[in-house]
This record gives sequence, C-alpha cells and structure tokens, in this order.
Amino acid sequence: MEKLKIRANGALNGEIIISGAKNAALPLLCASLLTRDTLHLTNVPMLRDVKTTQKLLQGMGARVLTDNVHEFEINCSGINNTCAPYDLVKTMRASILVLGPTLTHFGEAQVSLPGGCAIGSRPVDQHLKGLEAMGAEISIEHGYVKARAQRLQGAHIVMDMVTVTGTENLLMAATLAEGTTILENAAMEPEVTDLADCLVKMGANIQGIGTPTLTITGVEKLHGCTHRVVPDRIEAGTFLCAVAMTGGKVVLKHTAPKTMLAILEKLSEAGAIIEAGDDWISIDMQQRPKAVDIRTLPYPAFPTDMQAQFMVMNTIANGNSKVVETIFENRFMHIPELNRMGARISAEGNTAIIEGVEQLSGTTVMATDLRASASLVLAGLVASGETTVERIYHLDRGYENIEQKLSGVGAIIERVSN
Ligand SMILES: CC(=O)N[C@H]1[C@@H](OP(=O)(O)OP(=O)(O)OC[C@H]2O[C@@H](n3ccc(=O)[nH]c3=O)[C@H](O)[C@@H]2O)O[C@H](CO)[C@@H](O)[C@@H]1O
Ligand SMILES: C=C(OP(=O)(O)O)C(=O)O
Repeated sequence: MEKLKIRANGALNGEIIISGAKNAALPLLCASLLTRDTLHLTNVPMLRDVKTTQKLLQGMGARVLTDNVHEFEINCSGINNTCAPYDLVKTMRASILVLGPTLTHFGEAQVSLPGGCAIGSRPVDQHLKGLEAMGAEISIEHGYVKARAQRLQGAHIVMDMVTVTGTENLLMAATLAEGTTILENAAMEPEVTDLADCLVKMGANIQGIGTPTLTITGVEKLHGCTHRVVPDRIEAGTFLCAVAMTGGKVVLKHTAPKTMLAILEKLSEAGAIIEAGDDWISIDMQQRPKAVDIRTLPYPAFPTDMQAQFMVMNTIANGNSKVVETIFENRFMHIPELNRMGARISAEGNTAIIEGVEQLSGTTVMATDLRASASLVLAGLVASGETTVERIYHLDRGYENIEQKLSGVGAIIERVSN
C-alpha cells in the first residue's frame, strides 16, 4: 500500500499548474455516450476516477482512440452493452452519470446502485424521479437501476434539492428527448456549466446555462466536438489553503478564479493577499492565518469539497471558528485524525467548533474520503516531526501528482510503498 510521508519545511514558494477538474471530466466523458461521433476532450486530469470512467465506457463498447496525457478521443458508436457493473460503480459513485446518456441514446440502461459512502448516504432518487417524469420505466432489481424508454419525453422537473450529478444526468438525458424539458432548482456548479457548454457544441439546444433553470429542447442527434475541461477549483483551493498555512508566495497557473470567489474571499478574510487575472491566482501569506467561519452550500456559495481544507487551516489559526456542513451528513471524518495531530476540534451534529492551536504534531493518519485525506496532507506540511498519510488511493481519485506539485514549491513530501 502506498503512503505519503511529509515533513514541514517552512514557507511554500513558486508556481503550480492546476489540472482539469475531476468533477467536469467525469460527466464530459459520459457525454460521449450521446453521439456516434468522436468526442475530443483536452485538459483531462490523469486521475484514478478518470481511468475508472474509461474502463466503464470501454466495458460498454466505447473505443478510446487517443489516450495521451491529458487528452482523450472517445467514440461510442460501437456500444453493445448498456450495463455499469457493481465492481466499477462501487469504486466511483460518479458512475451513475452513464444512466441518463445511455438511456436517452440507446433506450435502456442498467447501473448498479452506488450505495452510501464515507461522507453520507447519497441517494439517487432525484435522478430516478426526473427520468421517470420523462417517461422512463424504472425498476430496482438485484441492486441495479434498470431503466427503459422508447424515447424520453420532455418534462417540467423541479428538483427537491440542488444535486450536481442529478442535474447533469437529467440535462444529458433531455438533450435527445422529444420536446422541451425544464429543469428547476438545477445545480449551477461550474462543472455543470462546463458540461452544458460542451453539449451545446455537440448540437444540443440548452437555454439558461449557469442559472437554476435549464430549458432543454431535445434534438434528433448530437455530433462530436473538441472541448477543454474547466480548471479544477477544488485542487486550486487546496493548494491555496496549503500556502495560507505554511506562509509564502505561490502563483497558480491555468486556473479559473471566477469560479472560486467564495473560496478566495474566505482566504482574504484569513489574512492572505490574493491577486488574480483571467487564468491565474497568486497568494501571498506572511502571517498566521486568522480563523474563519464556514458554512457549506451549493454554488456559488462555499463548496463542501473545500470544507476539510479550511477546517485544517483553522486548526492552526489565530482564534476560534465554526464550520457548518450542510450538504453531506457525515463529512467530518477528518476531525478525529486531526485531533490525533494535536488539533482542538469538537463536533456536534453538522457543526464543528475549532480552537486554533500554535502547532500540530506529526503522526500516522488515514482518512476514508478524498478531501479528508487532502486535509491530512495539509496538516503534515506544518506539523512538527513526520506525518504519514495512509490509504492515499482516496487522494489519487482527485489529485493529479499531488506530491510533485507540492514538492515543486518547496514541500518535503514523498510517496513510499511497502
Ligand atoms: C462527481 C461529482 O461531481 N461529485 C460532486 C457532486 O456529488 P453528487 O452529485 O453526488 O452530490 P449531490 O449534489 O447530488 O448531493 C447534494 C446533496 O443532495 C443529496 N441528494 C442528491 C441526489 C439525490 O438524488 N438525492 C439526494 O438526496 C445528497 O445526498 C447530498 O446530501 O456534488 C457534490 C456537492 O457539491 C460534491 O461534493 C461532489 O464532489
Ligand atoms: C465527494 C467528492 O467526489 P465524489 O462525488 O466523486 O465522491 C469530492 O470530489 O470531494
């Protein structure tokens, strides 16, 4: 099993290139199921979840024509199997994203139910309710969602809560449906917008992109296109938190600052000097961070995927803070591990209270989800002694070359296997 070993090495300085967003790349890859033509994606992050999606699509009959670093050409004209099996779905919940495009293009789909995971129960009822409203016949058999439809019909769907992959699934399904679909209370996350922009390039008719109401008029068929995956705002935010903790001056390149306003505002509140252009962000941190209160909410508010990283920053900040997690019911798995490193965090329900301490101390830690693992890496960058982060396969789902990127700006971090 691979681990990361980390030692504090003072301030971080230099440049980091940000990768394409995991949460955009996964639905974009699944959008290839909507056309017989080739979809050409660039700026695709080299992540475990991307490999899993590739395997999933190949298992259905997709051909990957180019699989260069950061570039995919994928063709789904030979799909001969409409099933997403449990073995792959259990390793990546985003596999549910094949449901909408497969059903609308091929008239049927079977996708293993993803089940709960470390951060919460994460049901997919809104995905299913929306597809049923569009005329799909859906049953749950032997742990699989089985869906059928001659051709989906446009419908007016009001989602009960803001769901990112739910919006993406219904959006993709509606592009080939007969008539007009209105999706209300749609997610406005930049990754949803990126998917919608790509679908429009493929010939889809979508109005209201970037708003909570998406109006999609179905077309007979979609075609191929070339699309660049939007930068990963969560990867960028994670590195900004690292610098806010260690101090120093780092420039992030290939970013999309406009998609990160809530994150950048909180970092400024913590005392960081932030500057940004169209595709770069610089952070200059010359003081101990000030504690900041956080409440996670759907975009454009503060993202749940940055909660653990801000919490770890707060552990060494000046002052006390409150972090409220409103999206997932069990997303505090990092707290016991951070407390083992000397943090003072108490949690009740969805609220954590953090008392800032001067110093954390290194030890062996592990986490059961992606961003919790990231928070432990950040803790290791400032803790005394050595920190060993175990089970880093969680990190590899969402961070491309994290140890190279951090060591490039002066961190002491290495991957070891035993
Ligand atoms: C691959 C991907 O893009 N993952 C992101 C996506 O996950 P994902 O799309 O799975 O998360 P959702 O936006 O769907 O979940 C939001 C909330 O809605 C609930 N819910 C969702 C759907 C449903 O049918 N029923 C239901 O009750 C969930 O349990 C959760 O409490 O958005 C999350 C929230 O920004 C992020 O943390 C994940 O990184
Ligand atoms: C929760 C996350 O991802 P996923 O939805 O893929 O589990 C995440 O990226 O933090």
